[in-house]
Amino acid sequence: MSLRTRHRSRRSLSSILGAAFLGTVLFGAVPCGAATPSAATSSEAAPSAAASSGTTGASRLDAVLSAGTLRVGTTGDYKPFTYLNPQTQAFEGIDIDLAQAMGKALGVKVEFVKTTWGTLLPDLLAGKYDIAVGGVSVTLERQKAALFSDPLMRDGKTPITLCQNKDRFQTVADIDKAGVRLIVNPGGTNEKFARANIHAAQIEVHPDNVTIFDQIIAGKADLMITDAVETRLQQKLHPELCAVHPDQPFDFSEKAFLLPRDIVLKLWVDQWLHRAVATGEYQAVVDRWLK
Ligand SMILES: O=C(O)C(=O)Cc1ccccc1
Repeated sequence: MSLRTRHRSRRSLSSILGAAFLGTVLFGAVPCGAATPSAATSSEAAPSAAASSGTTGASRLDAVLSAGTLRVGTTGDYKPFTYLNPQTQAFEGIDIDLAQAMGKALGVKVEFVKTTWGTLLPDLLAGKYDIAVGGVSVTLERQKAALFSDPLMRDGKTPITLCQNKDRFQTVADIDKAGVRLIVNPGGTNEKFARANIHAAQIEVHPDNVTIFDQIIAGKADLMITDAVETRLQQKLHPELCAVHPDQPFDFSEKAFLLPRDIVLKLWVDQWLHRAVATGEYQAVVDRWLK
């Protein structure tokens, strides 16, 4: 099946993809019993997670608690999830606030460790951090070596281009023509999508996902194909740019936190997420960055 056909057949999914953050779609109604805000202490979370996994050995969760620090890997180049503010040198965004809230629930400090899309998984496997956050997509390559939390949102790839070119780049077939210049940030799912689907058009790699949109405005590239959530935000930040069809993306993917293969840590993170959804904490963070 061609991407074009798949795109058409996914129309019924578009209403879901429009606002597919966790809680609104993925979990639907979370059992009310989970909403006991004052019960989120580390002293009770760790043993219950260990018991339900059947694990008796040490977990990364124990290491985080005894170190008093949760080390969080993030790229800092992907609004609205993770952004390294050059003025303050502080990370900000949805996933940054969620990581801070996890640290608070565990009673530990949060230390952010900068990484890149290409080194996100190797740095996790090398033990440079305990969790990676910031709009991370669930992929088989990552699942082969690591674990993911429950999904945070659904999304998919869609073009963003100068508004005057919007009609030119509706389908992958429209884009994949000699002379078209597609720009991608390296090492993540955008480059992977481009290499798998674009053969006749030119693929230009731009190392910085923050300044990549200025390249399109400056006429150095014709378009980017990226996550619909990013196109929705970037068209607001750059009025010259238009997301092509963010409600009907070319493919389907999920965002989640990336974790080492440590089931106790994963269970704690998932239970914390369910609680954050049930209490409204999760939605409050999303609204802070997207409203
Ligand atoms: O590799 C991933 O998980 C990504 O989602 C990469 C990415 C980075 C920046 C914008 C869109 C996707």
